[in-house]
Amino acid sequence: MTALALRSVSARYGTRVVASSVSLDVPAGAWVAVIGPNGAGKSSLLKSIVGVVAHDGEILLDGAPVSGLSARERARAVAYAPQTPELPERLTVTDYVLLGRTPHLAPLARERRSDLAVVEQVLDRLDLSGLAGRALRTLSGGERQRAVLARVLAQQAGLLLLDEPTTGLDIGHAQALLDLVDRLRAEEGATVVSTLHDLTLSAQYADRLVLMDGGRVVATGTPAEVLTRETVRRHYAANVEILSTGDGNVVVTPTRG
Ligand SMILES: Nc1ncnc2c1ncn2[C@@H]1O[C@H](COP(=O)(O)OP(=O)(O)OP(=O)(O)O)[C@@H](O)[C@H]1O
Repeated sequence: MTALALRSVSARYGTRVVASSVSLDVPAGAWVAVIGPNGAGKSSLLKSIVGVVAHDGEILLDGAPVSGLSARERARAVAYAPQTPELPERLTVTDYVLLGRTPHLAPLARERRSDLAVVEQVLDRLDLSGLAGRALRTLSGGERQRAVLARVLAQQAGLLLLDEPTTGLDIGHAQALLDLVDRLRAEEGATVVSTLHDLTLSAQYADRLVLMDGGRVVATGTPAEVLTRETVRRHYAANVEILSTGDGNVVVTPTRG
């Protein structure tokens, strides 16, 4: 379980600030979805939390500043799935997913049986067992996406940062993946921060939404609070209807103007 807090965090490339003064509390075990139009700064914010983009302000994990953690400690606490990962194309799926175990191994040590068992379990849960021996370069787009998620889940970190995890997945695999993340959250207490372009899926899986536009947080709250017709029109320039399913979930559907 890892709680995340951001205190006036700005993400920047050199001097160009692309996410500005974001303050956010994500309690341990919660799922927060960061939504917003293209270029809003969602990915950059996630990258600043994992440490691959420079930031100002304070990022706290369980109340402790990340700046005080070693790279290895940070990798045990935070797992990150980028939107467009560069994959070591020659590696097999198993060897790639085993990389997720690196933060748990002693320096230069080989993986243990328990590490292989974690990998096998994750591959099974992500419907990848049949592809375990295949080189990454031979996989389809959706299979690669699932392999990336498998590596992240094998890391068994308390905080999962997932940047558009369902990109390229068919509706069934998207649902299976989000269900799996949700199960990990319930069973192992993982905390999840994801970006998601699909507003209906974000409403179904996240407890809270954070809407960014132009590098700033412009709305936060429950899906029903954030996803109004006016808000979606204002920030996405989109015409939508907001519907509700029988069990009270918000559905955002585009309409033709
Ligand atoms: N490596 C980089 N160097 C400079 N600017 C960058 C870099 N990566 C992203 N940006 C800029 O930062 C801004 C925010 O980009 P970011 O990828 O964080 O947005 P996003 O909300 O995730 O968008 P999308 O929904 O399109 O993925 C954009 O203006 C983008 O052009």
